Amino acid sequence: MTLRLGTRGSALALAQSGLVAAAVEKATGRKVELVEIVTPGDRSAAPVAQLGVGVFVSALRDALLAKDIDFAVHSYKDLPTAPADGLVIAAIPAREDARDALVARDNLTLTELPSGARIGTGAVRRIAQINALRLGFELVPIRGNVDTRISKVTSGELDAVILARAGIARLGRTSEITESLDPMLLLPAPAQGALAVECRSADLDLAAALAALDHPSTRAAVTAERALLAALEAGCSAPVAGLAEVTDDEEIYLRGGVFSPDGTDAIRLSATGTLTDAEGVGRRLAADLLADGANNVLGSAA
Ligand SMILES: NCc1[nH]cc(CCC(=O)O)c1CC(=O)O
Repeated sequence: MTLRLGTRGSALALAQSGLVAAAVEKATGRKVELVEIVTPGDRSAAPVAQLGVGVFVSALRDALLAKDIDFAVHSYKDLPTAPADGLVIAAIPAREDARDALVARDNLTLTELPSGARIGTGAVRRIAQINALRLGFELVPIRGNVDTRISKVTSGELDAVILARAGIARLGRTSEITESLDPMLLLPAPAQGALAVECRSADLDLAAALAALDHPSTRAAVTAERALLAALEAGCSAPVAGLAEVTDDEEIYLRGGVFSPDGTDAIRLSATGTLTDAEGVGRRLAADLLADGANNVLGSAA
């Protein structure tokens, strides 16, 4: 029987779902049909911070629970940290490059942009870290799909925009990136670049089949980053960053940061641990950040 994959209609969502659909067809031998779901986040032009965590996700989850679709693909970083009743993340496929990317005019890199340059980004996490560089940039709030954002540079409205590299890559547009930003300068959002393949927990056979797409070291990295985020009780729009890397000797190296939006205050720390203790690594790093005053830094963001 054909599997119904629920997806948002944006170019990025369709690209991500298309990649997963092909992998599922290959792994299961079953046909996958895309079912487009319109979310309130697609209908509104308000800033994501105002729309709230999970605005792109809840419509897909409702469709899963209503059995209108069999599985869904989410950008993992858009998922709320609370688990969804009756649903399971059956697979976390191999992650794309997690870094943020700069798309600037005239092929410029971040440090080549002049003081006063107008850089578009809506995320407080990015705004805070760019402000902390004290390069005199003007951060301009933007939202919209990848194409809309990049077109603001092409049109000359902005000098540059900052986006997740993964989204640009999945759309086949990496040639437009002028710099992939070092996590030392701009630490990505927890789970950035990773996908979540979700189905009903009761669909044991489907969950087992989808597990063929799971990438264990990506799952460990994402688990550590999300445990960090959850323990800091922050949503996806909060200025919390986290990036876990799995080393050759199967150790997790997790970096985390919390920032005040104006960039005046920041705490950055790291933690390590074994692959099987991914959640513990995230929780320990959160405890260390909180002990250093993370709540005060984040509190001044409210
Ligand atoms: N918050 C929106 C969002 N959710 C996932 C991605 C990109 C792809 C990814 O991180 O997997 C983006 C766009 C962006 O941050 O530039």
